Amino acid sequence: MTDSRSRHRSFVVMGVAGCGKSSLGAALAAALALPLVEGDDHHSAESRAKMSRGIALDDADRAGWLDRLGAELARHAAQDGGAVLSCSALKRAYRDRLRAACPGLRFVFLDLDRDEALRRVASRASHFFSSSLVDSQFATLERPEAAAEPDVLTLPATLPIEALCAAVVTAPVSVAGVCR
Ligand SMILES: Nc1ncnc2c1ncn2[C@@H]1O[C@H](COP(=O)(O)OP(=O)(O)OP(=O)(O)O)[C@@H](O)[C@H]1O
Ligand SMILES: O=C(O)[C@H](O)[C@@H](O)[C@H](O)[C@H](O)CO
Repeated sequence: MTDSRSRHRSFVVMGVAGCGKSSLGAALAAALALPLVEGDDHHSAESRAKMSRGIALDDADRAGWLDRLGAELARHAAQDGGAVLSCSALKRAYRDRLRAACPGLRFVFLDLDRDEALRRVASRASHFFSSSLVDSQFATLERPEAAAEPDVLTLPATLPIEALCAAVVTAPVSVAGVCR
């Protein structure tokens, strides 16, 4: 486990399905020359099958997945100086689980409204995630409030990827706030 935030740069790009966490995660990893961890790649086969059948994951489905992601973050923090993880991290408890595995973790919350999330998810015909699950993502989401959670940068998910990436790269290390 790494406990000195000054020795690693570890980010989670989070939010509901379709918010752009995979797109921004990839851009940020490239910009910072950090490894990219795609959260969806670490879901169990059962969880992926569930989601493609239109059944939302629950806390039990996500527990092992979050532990695997936390272990990946800790490993990259120690070996590579950090990483960028794209991960829904919808609940505060999920984010705290990742923070416990990798102290000093920074979160980027891509804030998107329901209609735009639905539009984006429905337009990806081949993706495993069923668009019928978009409402459950919003029902599960506990928005990270900057005053209550450390190291969260909230950005409007409708900005161009380049602008989002620049906002993260130039944000102060201890940033906790909302950019508009
Ligand atoms: N900032 C953006 N502006 C406009 N479109 C975007 C933006 N970010 C992502 N998109 C588009 O939205 C769709 C979803 O993007 P992406 O797969 O990165 O989101 P995601 O949050 O990882 O979704 P999921 O978790 O469901 O895989 C894609 O078609 C992508 O091109
Ligand atoms: O916690 C969850 O419900 C999942 O991680 C989802 O958010 C999806 O896997 C993702 O958004 C689709 O790509």
